[in-house]
Amino acid sequence: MNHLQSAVVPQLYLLTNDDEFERLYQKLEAALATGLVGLLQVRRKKTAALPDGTATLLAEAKQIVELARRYQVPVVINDDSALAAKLGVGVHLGQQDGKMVDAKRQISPDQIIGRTCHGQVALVKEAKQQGADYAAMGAVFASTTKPKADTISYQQLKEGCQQGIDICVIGGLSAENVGALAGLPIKYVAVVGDIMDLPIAQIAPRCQQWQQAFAKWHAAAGDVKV
Ligand SMILES: Cc1ncc(COP(=O)(O)OP(=O)(O)O)c(N)n1
Ligand SMILES: Cc1nc(C(=O)O)sc1CCOP(=O)(O)O
Ligand SMILES: [Mg+2]
Repeated sequence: MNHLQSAVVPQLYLLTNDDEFERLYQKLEAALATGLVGLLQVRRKKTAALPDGTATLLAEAKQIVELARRYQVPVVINDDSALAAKLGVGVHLGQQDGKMVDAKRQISPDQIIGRTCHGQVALVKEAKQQGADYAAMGAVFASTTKPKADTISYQQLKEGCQQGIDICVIGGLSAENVGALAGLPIKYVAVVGDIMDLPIAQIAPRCQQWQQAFAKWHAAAGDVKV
């Protein structure tokens, strides 16, 4: 592109953590009620791994989808296209989570499909070609939620942002460190720990702090050539 970006301000993309469900629900309600969450992902790795994981995850996800609908926030299910199709919502697929073509067949065309691309621009290009709505790049910083995730470089991210597909960043992001990406044309900033690992009373104020961090994006946009 090689021109100055000015219009793109990211949306907050909140992912669930593995909290006990009742507590998680209260945290999600606190976050969604702020009106500052643009997209919500159901990522319940511990629930999914239970012996009755499929049924429990379905019951949890149903409640989360209903809650999010009340706040008109779109939902994405991690890993599981069949569950997403059953609930009429979107899906996020890692490289090991099945083919995009199969997900595209299952998921309603008005729902979001995201694809993990790590730091690999070739995977970003592939995600675009296969019809993903966004390509997720990360980990941007070391993540306590996913300590084994490799970190990517700023250059990889910058190149990813030039591929003509919405970019989502993920991994180790906080309302304080996200400023390092300010000005890049990023569609979604995905967050787990920096919000979800806080006590319930701190969730809404933390969402506000994220909003303040995003408000600086415009000012920084003139500094970044992509
Ligand atoms: C928005 C977003 N980006 C990346 C991931 C990671 O997906 P994946 O690589 O499949 O790893 P798990 O989340 O399944 O552990 C994601 N879930 N969401
Ligand atoms: C689920 C996930 N995927 C990652 C990747 O790099 O693909 S990093 C990550 C965890 C994100 O949690 P936190 O915001 O707490 O770091
Ligand atoms: Mg996955």
